[in-house]
Amino acid sequence: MSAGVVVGGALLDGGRLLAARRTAPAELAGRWELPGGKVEPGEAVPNALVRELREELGVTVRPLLRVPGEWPVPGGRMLHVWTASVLYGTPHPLQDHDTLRWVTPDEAMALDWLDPDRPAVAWACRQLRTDLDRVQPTRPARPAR
Ligand SMILES: Nc1nc2c([nH]c(=O)n2[C@H]2C[C@H](O)[C@@H](COP(=O)(O)OP(=O)(O)OP(=O)(O)O)O2)c(=O)[nH]1
Repeated sequence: MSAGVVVGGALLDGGRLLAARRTAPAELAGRWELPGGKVEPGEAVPNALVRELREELGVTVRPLLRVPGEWPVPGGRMLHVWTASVLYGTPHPLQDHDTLRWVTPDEAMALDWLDPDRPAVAWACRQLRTDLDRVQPTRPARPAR
């Protein structure tokens, strides 16, 4: 079911997450969120994410994985979050945001996120840390004498 859903995109690239600072409404302005928006009736959630990020950031994204869980947002809708990667373009704050920032997991955890986003951001940061661990070069074994 996608009625009553707001989708947020956890865009991941090179060990970083894209954070977007909202400009409206006044009570949310200045706080950080995952870019996205309301899913239209009958629309699949990943398709809504692709549409919203094209409008808001000017990029084409590939949705990857749904972050487990859903969280209530103002207005009675539920926030769903998908990780995604940028297929085409460079994100710009075209609509709804005054700035974008690619952040490391540590930087992400220090931002003032909208409350419903916090569990999904923490999940995405754990994914990023795990991926980083996987690509860390292992120390070469000391050659035997
Ligand atoms: N886009 C987005 N909205 C979020 C997040 N977290 C959160 O609580 N919200 C809330 C803020 C709003 O109350 C609501 C989504 O509204 P929106 O203004 O982003 O939706 P939209 O782009 O479709 O906007 P509109 O058509 O109503 O102008 O969900 C998030 O990470 N991303």
